[in-house]
Amino acid sequence: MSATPRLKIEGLSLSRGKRAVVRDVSLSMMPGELVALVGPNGAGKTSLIQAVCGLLKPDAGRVWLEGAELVTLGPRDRARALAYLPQDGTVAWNLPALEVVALGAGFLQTDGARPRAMAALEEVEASALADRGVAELSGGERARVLLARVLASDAGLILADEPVAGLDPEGQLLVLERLKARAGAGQTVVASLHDLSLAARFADRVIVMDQGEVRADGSPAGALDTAVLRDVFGLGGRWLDSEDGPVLTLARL
Ligand SMILES: Nc1ncnc2c1ncn2[C@@H]1O[C@H](COP(=O)(O)OP(=O)(O)OP(=O)(O)O)[C@@H](O)[C@H]1O
Repeated sequence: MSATPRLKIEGLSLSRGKRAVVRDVSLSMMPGELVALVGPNGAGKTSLIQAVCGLLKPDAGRVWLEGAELVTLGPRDRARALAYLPQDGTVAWNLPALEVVALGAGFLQTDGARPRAMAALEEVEASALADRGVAELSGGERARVLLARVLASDAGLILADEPVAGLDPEGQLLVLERLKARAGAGQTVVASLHDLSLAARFADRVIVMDQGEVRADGSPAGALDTAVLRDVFGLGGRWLDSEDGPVLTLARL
């Protein structure tokens, strides 16, 4: 008997205004996968992620979380099933970072929310920020705090929209290492990324979107092949062997 996918999407299409921005996307993701969702600006990555969260209503298609259809789940069940890191890092209130992170755990266990939040801040090496107001943090510091908020939840599915945007190089590697570790521990992580070399290095699986469609889906080297790099991104690419595994180098065509 095959395992239940953590996330299943069937025939999802979505319009924004009059524009079709996601077109007939079908995907299935299993526990333990770190999936990089890549594609040029405007490819539809955020729209797809938001449809999976139930924040955008599709024109057609169905979504299941752990075998339960999304439309049958109320907000609490959705929050238990998935943790969402939005691309836009604004926080409405200037709460201390620890309290913002604790909101991510609060749905599950009010008593344990603060220790869990502290552990999540430590996970992204941001415990020194715990008492600082989030409005007074730098963009990169706030990005770490908001990621910690997602890590404080034990939802089976983490949807992270550009989790490394605005982070310094060490921070980018740290965050991807942590997300990979979460996948290794059984969560399913979907992260939209613009850095194809990082996607190639960390992801178990790469999904390439272009103009609302899935153009490739497979291992990093399989999905980011010469034709996809050229046709979707306008890039030339070479895969080189290194001690850390295959490395992708890129150049404009
Ligand atoms: N609020 C909106 N109203 C109308 N159209 C929108 C809106 N937000 C995005 N779009 C359009 O939807 C399409 C897909 O955008 P989306 O944000 O999903 O792409 P993306 O792949 O996440 O892009 P990026 O890498 O730039 O974040 C684009 O053509 C965009 O112009």
